[in-house]
Amino acid sequence: MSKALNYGSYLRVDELLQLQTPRSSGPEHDELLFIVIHQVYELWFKELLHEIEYLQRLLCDNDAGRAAHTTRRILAILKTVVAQLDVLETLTPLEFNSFRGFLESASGFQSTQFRELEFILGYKRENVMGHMDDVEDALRRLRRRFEQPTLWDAFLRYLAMNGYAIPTEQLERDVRCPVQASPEVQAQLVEAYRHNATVSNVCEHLIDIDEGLQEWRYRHMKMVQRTIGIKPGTGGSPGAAYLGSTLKPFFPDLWAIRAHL
Ligand code: HEM
Ligand SMILES: N[C@@H](CC(=O)c1ccccc1NC=O)C(=O)O
Repeated sequence: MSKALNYGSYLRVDELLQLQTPRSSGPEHDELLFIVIHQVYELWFKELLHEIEYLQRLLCDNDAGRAAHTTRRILAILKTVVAQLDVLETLTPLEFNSFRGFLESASGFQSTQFRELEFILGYKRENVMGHMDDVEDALRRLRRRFEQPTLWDAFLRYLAMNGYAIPTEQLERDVRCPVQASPEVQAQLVEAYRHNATVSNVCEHLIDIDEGLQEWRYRHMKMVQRTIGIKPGTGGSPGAAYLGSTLKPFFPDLWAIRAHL
């Protein structure tokens, strides 16, 4: 007879705790922290993708109420993933150096789920798939995400459903292209901010999400500056200088209209 379900069997804790495999000799004390925090990030990335997909469906269903609730959860997770960088910042440069050599060319460049997050939010770049020497399944998942509509596409559909004159070329855009600023969309957003509290509230939620991801990028960059200074990255980038170049909005129209309100 099968055993009764318990905490360990429901959460498969034994398997989970076998997944931290330091590579340094010894192993170095601080490598476990480095592994644990990355694995925690990948679990949060999985949950963020799950909630953003749901938010896409809610916008396409014109369900602003549930969209607000789901956004609150997404924002709480983003605050958590930003805050947990404080834990990593307890890793001093010398402690990181004690095992950095064992990382070889492994890098966050190869985080499939982070690229999925960029894609679902509209920052699509086909070249990032070149960094992936992941297992076939991850690449298949990433290519599928590249071909799918983004959260911004769902938001444009939501605006159109609420009577805003979103240009057809925007509603029928090639979703494999990165989200671009649109003066026509901006004009409709200004109208929404001035006359429709429900729609402008959805806009504010999207800009909160955009800001939360940019906040993570900024904190990650500062942590990198603290930990490796101006050293180049294991993934082949110039390091912190490259990370500074990624501090860009996902939804440019929502930021541009501030000048017109
Ligand atoms: C000591 C800690 C860390 C250092 C020194 C560090 C350093 C770097 C560097 C230098 C890059 C640029 C690519 C490269 O040349 O490797 C990078 C990219 C990246 N890192 Fe980290 N990182 C650290 C921790 C983390 C953590 C905890 C995460 C969480 C998942 C993370 C996720 C990423 C991602 C997603 C990228 C790609 C960013 C982009 O292309 O916009 N990193 N990291
Ligand atoms: N790119 C980092 C190495 C690093 O942090 C890392 C290595 C393996 C897996 C994830 C990592 N996090 C971010 O790049 C570095 O240049 O030190």
